[in-house]
Amino acid sequence: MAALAQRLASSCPSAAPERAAPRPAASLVAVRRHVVPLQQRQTRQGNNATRRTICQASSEAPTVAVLSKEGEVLAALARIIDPDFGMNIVDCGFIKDLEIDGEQGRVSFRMELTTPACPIKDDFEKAAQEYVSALPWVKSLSLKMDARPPAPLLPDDSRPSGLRSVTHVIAVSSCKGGVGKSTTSVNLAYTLAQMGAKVGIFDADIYGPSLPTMISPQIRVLQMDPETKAITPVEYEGVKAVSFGFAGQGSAIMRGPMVSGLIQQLLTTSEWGELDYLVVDFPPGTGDIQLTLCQSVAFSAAVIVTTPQKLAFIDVAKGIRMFAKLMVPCVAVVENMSYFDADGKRHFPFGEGSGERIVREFGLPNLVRFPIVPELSAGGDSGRPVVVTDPAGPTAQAFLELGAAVVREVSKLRRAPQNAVRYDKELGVLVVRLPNGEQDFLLDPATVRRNDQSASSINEWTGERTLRDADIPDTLQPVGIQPVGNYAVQISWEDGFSQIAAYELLDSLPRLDAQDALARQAQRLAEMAGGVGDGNGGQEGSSSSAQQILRNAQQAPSAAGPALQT
Ligand SMILES: Nc1ncnc2c1ncn2[C@@H]1O[C@H](COP(=O)(O)OP(=O)(O)OP(=O)(O)O)[C@@H](O)[C@H]1O
Repeated sequence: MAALAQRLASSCPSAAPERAAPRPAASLVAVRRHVVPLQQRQTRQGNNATRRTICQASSEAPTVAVLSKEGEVLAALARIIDPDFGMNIVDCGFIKDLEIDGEQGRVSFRMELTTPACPIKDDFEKAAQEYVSALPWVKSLSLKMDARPPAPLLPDDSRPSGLRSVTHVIAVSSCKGGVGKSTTSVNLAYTLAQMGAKVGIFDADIYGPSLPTMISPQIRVLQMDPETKAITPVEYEGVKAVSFGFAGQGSAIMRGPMVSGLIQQLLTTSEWGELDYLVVDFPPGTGDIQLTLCQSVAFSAAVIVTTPQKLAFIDVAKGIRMFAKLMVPCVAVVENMSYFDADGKRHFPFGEGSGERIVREFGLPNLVRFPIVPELSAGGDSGRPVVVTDPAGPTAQAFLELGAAVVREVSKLRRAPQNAVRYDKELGVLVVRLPNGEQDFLLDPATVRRNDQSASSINEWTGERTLRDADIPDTLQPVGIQPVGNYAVQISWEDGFSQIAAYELLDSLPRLDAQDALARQAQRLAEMAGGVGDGNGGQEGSSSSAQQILRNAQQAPSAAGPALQT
């Protein structure tokens, strides 16, 4: 596990708190109240042999904190940093029920993560054991690792009854058939279960359900309660599963609306019980069935499966746009059947670069490549997923990477900024605050639109830009802005175009400085008044938020980014 943690260097998905977590009874804030000047500390130390000191870093005279035993334990635990959030685990609110018997040297507490599937929970546990046990007065430590899923985003009564105790629903989708979406869904579900989560899998393919051939539950028929009409999922290796293929009728010959209704019924009336993750294997495509699915259930995130060919790229882009419109963030792209190793060499039979292009264009946070491996196929055909039959093998390791990415991103999404980008109408600028940025900066809307990276603006095959600057009026305004996960925003423009703008792209565009913004505002005011600008930049007319930005910008004007298209 430690090796895994090292491999996933920046990953503690599950450990992410859903918001600035409430602090434990005595957190570091309380501890810091004990900071006292060195002189006083020496007196206190003399008076109280059980107290210990730590130095507090400061640019002025050094100060010293005198800690109670509780403070010492918390300070020791605060050395453990959640790598994703750059916050220590005490401030994350993971430490609960801390009890200390100072005389006996006994310490006990729970470490409560937000998902049992945290891929580095063992490392957290080990580090906590080590740091707390290293305190000289500690003779015994009782540490319980625990997980409590965050409260659902939607209230209970707005969620289908069968899904009320499901914390996260994850879509696995592809726009093309046969790219390995079902193989990915099933192995991802079992990987999450192996990581310690309670998992279910829903096969939403009514026309060609594949789950019945991919897993081997003892009871192969779904049971329905005659009174409540609730469906009991089948179960295999601890994972609950529902598929039309377990309804005893094989695949269906039905028209679209019937199919949508049936999928919705199967998904929402199944008694899933308490689950950390429900993996939904979407039917291929971006039609009505997929839309109905997204509208009937609040999906936390989507994983897109593709193959390396360029055509697959075009289809996948369609899928990402569909999910973005439905406000479901795509958190990972799987480039399946990417390569195989033979004769000491790596071969890429379908070419390279499709997955990378998806990541680049949409700013998706994770690209996972799966090789062509006969065991994956054989596992699917035999009803025993390869991650179950060979959990330590290389394929299972690759799935672990995907599982960790999903857990991490889903946890992070709970903290995604809601107003990272907004439009200041008076100034006619986009005001941007990147997730890790400290200060707002300003962008020209037309510049953002002109730098669209999608297939509508760049030739799929040659990579040449087809959108000309002159196509976009300087005065183009956005009419709606929505965050897409924690990596992009979707901007709806007044010309009807919907752009997914990755934060990475926004970060790279040339920024407007205070003078630019004032000049623009003066221009706008002049246009509105039908006259000439007043020459003072029209600052008086700005909204208070805009003025604040201008003040910030004047105090610390941002450096312009690299000259892209302006
Ligand atoms: N990485 C891989 N290596 C070898 N075989 C694979 C790999 N991924 C998938 N396959 C095989 O390719 C075939 C298609 O995979 P799968 O059924 O998962 O695709 P799909 O996208 O779900 O298809 P459909 O849309 O028709 O349901 C299966 O026989 C599967 O075992």
